[in-house]
Amino acid sequence: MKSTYAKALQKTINGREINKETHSFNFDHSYWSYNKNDQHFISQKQVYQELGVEMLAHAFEGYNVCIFAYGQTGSGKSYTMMGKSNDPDEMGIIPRLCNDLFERIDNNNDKHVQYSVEVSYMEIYCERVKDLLNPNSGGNLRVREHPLLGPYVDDLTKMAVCSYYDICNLMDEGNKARTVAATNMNSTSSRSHAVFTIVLTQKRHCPDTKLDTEKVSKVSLVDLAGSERANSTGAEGQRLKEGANINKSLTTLGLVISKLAEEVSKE
Ligand SMILES: Nc1ncnc2c1ncn2[C@@H]1O[C@H](COP(=O)(O)OP(=O)(O)OP(=O)(O)O)[C@@H](O)[C@H]1O
Repeated sequence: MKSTYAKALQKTINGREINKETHSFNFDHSYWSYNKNDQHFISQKQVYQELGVEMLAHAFEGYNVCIFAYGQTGSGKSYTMMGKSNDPDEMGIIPRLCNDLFERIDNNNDKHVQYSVEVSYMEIYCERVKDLLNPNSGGNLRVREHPLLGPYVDDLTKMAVCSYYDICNLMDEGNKARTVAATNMNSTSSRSHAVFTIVLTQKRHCPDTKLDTEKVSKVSLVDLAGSERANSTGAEGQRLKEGANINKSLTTLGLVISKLAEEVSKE
């Protein structure tokens, strides 16, 4: 169920009124994590428990799942998705989900089921796809369409991983290759959309029929670049070009999502 939030923006900065308009927003839920001492404060762990745990459960059931962070620059998307790797309390959804994934695999007692995990990590920067696990491969991989499996990126590196530690190493390497720059709104602003994909394969052997079956699910974890106003970010030159590409692709994504939502509501 959706709730509507309306607020008259009558804030003042140095005594100057900045906006008197009333804005309305539709959303399913909102989290607040501004002041750790406030009773409404929601931690990284709680966000993961409410959004990530269910997604991981669906992935083990064999569904493809996707979580993406969409919003204004500086609003906390990268923090929510990745967080701070050096502080366990501040870890974001992606490392927590990877940790739980291997914990579940390690605790598997069913000797007829075998798991394998592969990951890929790419960024879309100024409409070009770059492989973050092989940044020297050039920054313009081709997106193709498979008749059964749908869109895929040609030649994107897929690495087999056996532990949470393996994934962390790959994530760290990929994050170092990601395009980040300082703007007036965020000192470490993501200038690209990053897509971290986990492919989970479950092979099951049925001792009665002697048949092997395979269940493959894809978990897509997406940290989008933030929408921005050139006036607020102070973007010029390359930063301005990046900002224009970011806004264009986010507008297109917004249109796709609203069309999909329209189709669902017609059913
Ligand atoms: N819940 C939070 N608690 C503490 N710090 C936060 C929180 N959310 C965001 N921050 C901090 O705010 C700053 C901006 O966050 P972040 O880089 O995640 O924004 P973003 O939405 O990804 O921005 P951009 O679209 O420009 O990449 C960072 O310094 C981050 O550490």
